[in-house]
Amino acid sequence: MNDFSSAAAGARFVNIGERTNVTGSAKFKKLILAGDYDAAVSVARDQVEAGAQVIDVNMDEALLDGELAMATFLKRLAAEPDIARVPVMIDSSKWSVIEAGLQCVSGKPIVNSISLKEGEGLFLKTARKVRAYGAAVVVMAFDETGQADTKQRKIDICERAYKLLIGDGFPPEDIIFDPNVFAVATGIDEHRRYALDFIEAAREIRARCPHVHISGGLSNLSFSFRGNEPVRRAMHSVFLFHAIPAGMDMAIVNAGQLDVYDAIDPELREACEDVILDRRPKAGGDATERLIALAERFRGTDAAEEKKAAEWRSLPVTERLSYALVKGIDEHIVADTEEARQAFARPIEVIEGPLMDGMNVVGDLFGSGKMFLPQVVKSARVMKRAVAHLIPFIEEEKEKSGASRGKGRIVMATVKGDVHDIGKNIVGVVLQCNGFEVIDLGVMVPWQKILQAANDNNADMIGLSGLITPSLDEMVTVAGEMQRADLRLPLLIGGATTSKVHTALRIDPAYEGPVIHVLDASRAVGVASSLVSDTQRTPLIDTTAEDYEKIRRSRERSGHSELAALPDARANGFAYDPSGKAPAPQYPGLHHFGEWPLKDLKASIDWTPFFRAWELAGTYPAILDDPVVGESARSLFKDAQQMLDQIIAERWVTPKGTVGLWRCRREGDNVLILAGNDWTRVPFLRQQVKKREGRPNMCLADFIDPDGEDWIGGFAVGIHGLEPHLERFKQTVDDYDDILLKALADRLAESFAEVLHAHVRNRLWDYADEHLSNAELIRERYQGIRPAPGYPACPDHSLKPILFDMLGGAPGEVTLTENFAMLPTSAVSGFYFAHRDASYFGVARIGQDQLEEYAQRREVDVETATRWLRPNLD
Ligand SMILES: C[S@@+](CC[C@H](N)C(=O)[O-])C[C@H]1O[C@@H](n2cnc3c(N)ncnc32)[C@H](O)[C@@H]1O
Repeated sequence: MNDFSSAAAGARFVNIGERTNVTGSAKFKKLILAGDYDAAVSVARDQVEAGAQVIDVNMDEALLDGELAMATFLKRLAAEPDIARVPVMIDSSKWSVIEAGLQCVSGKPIVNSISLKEGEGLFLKTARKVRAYGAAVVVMAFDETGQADTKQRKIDICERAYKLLIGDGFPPEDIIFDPNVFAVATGIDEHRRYALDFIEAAREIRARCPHVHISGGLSNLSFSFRGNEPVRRAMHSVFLFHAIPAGMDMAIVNAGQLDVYDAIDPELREACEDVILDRRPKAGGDATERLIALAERFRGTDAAEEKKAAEWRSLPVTERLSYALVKGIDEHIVADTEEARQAFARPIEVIEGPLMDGMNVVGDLFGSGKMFLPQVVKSARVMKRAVAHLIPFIEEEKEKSGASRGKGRIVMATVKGDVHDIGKNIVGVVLQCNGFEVIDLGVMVPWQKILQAANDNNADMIGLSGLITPSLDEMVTVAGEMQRADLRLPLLIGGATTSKVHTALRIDPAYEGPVIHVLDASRAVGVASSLVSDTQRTPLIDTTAEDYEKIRRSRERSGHSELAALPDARANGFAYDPSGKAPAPQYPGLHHFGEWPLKDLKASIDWTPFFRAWELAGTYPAILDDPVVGESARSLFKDAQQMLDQIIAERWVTPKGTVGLWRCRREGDNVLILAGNDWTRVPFLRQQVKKREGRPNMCLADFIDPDGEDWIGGFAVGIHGLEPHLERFKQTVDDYDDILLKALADRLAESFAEVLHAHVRNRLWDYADEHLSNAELIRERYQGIRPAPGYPACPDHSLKPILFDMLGGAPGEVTLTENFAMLPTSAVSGFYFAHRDASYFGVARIGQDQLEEYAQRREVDVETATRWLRPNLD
């Protein structure tokens, strides 16, 4: 997803790697001047692995041919899939260098920067060029009279630039203002308010200029403390701690160089805060002197690891309960709860007193970004166990606490045809921790059951979740049915393929009640709490409705990129190169694997997506040392290793898979496949968005020989046997282990797909002679691809039944739901293409001509094809 919009939409805060900048990094400059692009690329990789979500590239050096260096470096980055997935910020003071860069990147880049320095005419002219490339832009707070150094100038210049850009049709969400971070603690009195001015201006700019982003380079801030890394890190963290809530949502910063706010030595933290917030002006403005004096003590000494003695067992019982909840320790929880029950007059008081107090601490820490999901789920497990112990006593008193509706009652479901529930379960747990009553209807829930449950339980809101694209349509159906039933309760939308834009364009118009897209679990609590609050409900509903209306209007206004007519797109197809063709397979036909050895799958697990499932941002293994989420990631990883070892040793699950290798022929954009005795037609889709000169309109069929016989493959794998274990976790009220097992099963399925693909390349088809390291295997550094139905190169999920039939029906014992989700949930399927040039791409938007032709090729009516291809249609 080398796309700025997705990076910005997916995160509350985006950090921009700064080391690939010749003006800021002596090391990088030396490498580029020496032409050592291999080493320069690894600087970029280190940034990505350290958690950078965008990388800033700058080649402004007098001794360099800037255009050539920018183009060469960006092309090298584009060839590295692990780096190319993050967007690039093309940074130069020269437009020619920026343009050279824009011509080498795919996805949506960011131009850094433009400003009003040379007047409005040039400003708008450059902005139009940026827009023509579909890029986002950094606008520096700089005008004809110079750089903005006061709060008011920052605000005025940004607002002026905003009005000019918006008036000219520039999308506001593609504008990133940089209101200039200047050095503080310089000893010069006029500099004292610099950081505070930035923070206050950010807040005002966000209010006056809807939808923009705010960024800034942090290294300037701490310039006075060059050479004193601990103090610089602390200053940056403290600054972000205050600037992010004010609206700063991006920063150029060395991601590996931030400290956790709470872990900074309190004295140092306070001194940094005094400087940044200019908090001691009355005392003669002595904040700087105090920080300088203190700084010497920290020079060279990294903030000491906080080691709190584990003497909590000797605390009074109420504090022990609270401690156990916050730390997620469930070892003594039943004994402690029992001790508390005996100490209190009534059992319900234990819940309402110490247990709720502890959960409130958890909720606050999570809400303020100081605690992360895995810990919250662990805390919830402790809470649930304590409550489970108390319930019989409460019932004895005939005061069913289960009937309490808490803060509010929410009915949640994964929609019909979809089986994925990790995200939904996490949201459910987090809401429960925050005092909501959650009625979870599980997966594959038809709209009738959802409406019924909402009605029966007098729910305050409904939450829908889904992972695959057909679920988006299902959500529109639920919204439509809620409308028909005249309901008005809020509808919350979440899950991996859902988006604010889809919610605004398709779901919101189907239902007159409030519809709110909830980006991730960390936002769910805020949204749900506002919806049950007397004062916050209406503002939230109104601003969301306005926001969605704006999205709809801007969609109407903004023209889509132009589409080529289908014959023209075909004429511009990817040129097949016969020299890259793979030989015929050694072992054609079907191959079934009834129980692939589990221990083979452990080493090739790709752990990064595992952390993502728990909403921990970063790349494995760097994430384990991440200054913000590292501690949480390490603890989660330890638990995961333990469970994985047990899964393998006790054979909890069984990986089953099927591979097919078949003769095929190309027929336009179809591939005719001889599976068994019958020829099956598999139609693929072709890109139709008009391309720049020299770029083809791709279709998977382009990787098949147009002039003779060729070969293609298919596969499906599934991880079976989770049910008894999930049932066990249900009995022991263990959401944490439930989610952990499901997330691990997903990892095993992906790893199995990888290992099986290697077996195909090196044994069954035998076109490769590979010696790849595990890391290279995970990065898919081999010849051939395995595109999966529902993914960008073949977005139609309904190809799965065709693929599964060719594989003999229920390959790897995997079956399909009516909306083509695979069962068991941890399953992977796809086609194998072996040509040397085969690569992944996205079909993106297609035209009516291709839709109608595709319907004919699939022998279905256009309405059905429209339903299948909805995400690719206007
Ligand atoms: C989703 S990741 C899964 C592998 C990752 N290592 C993991 O463990 O989660 C990569 C897979 O997604 C599929 N994929 C990625 N991009 C695709 C595209 N543009 N079109 C079709 N399939 C794609 C391919 O099956 C590819 O092997």
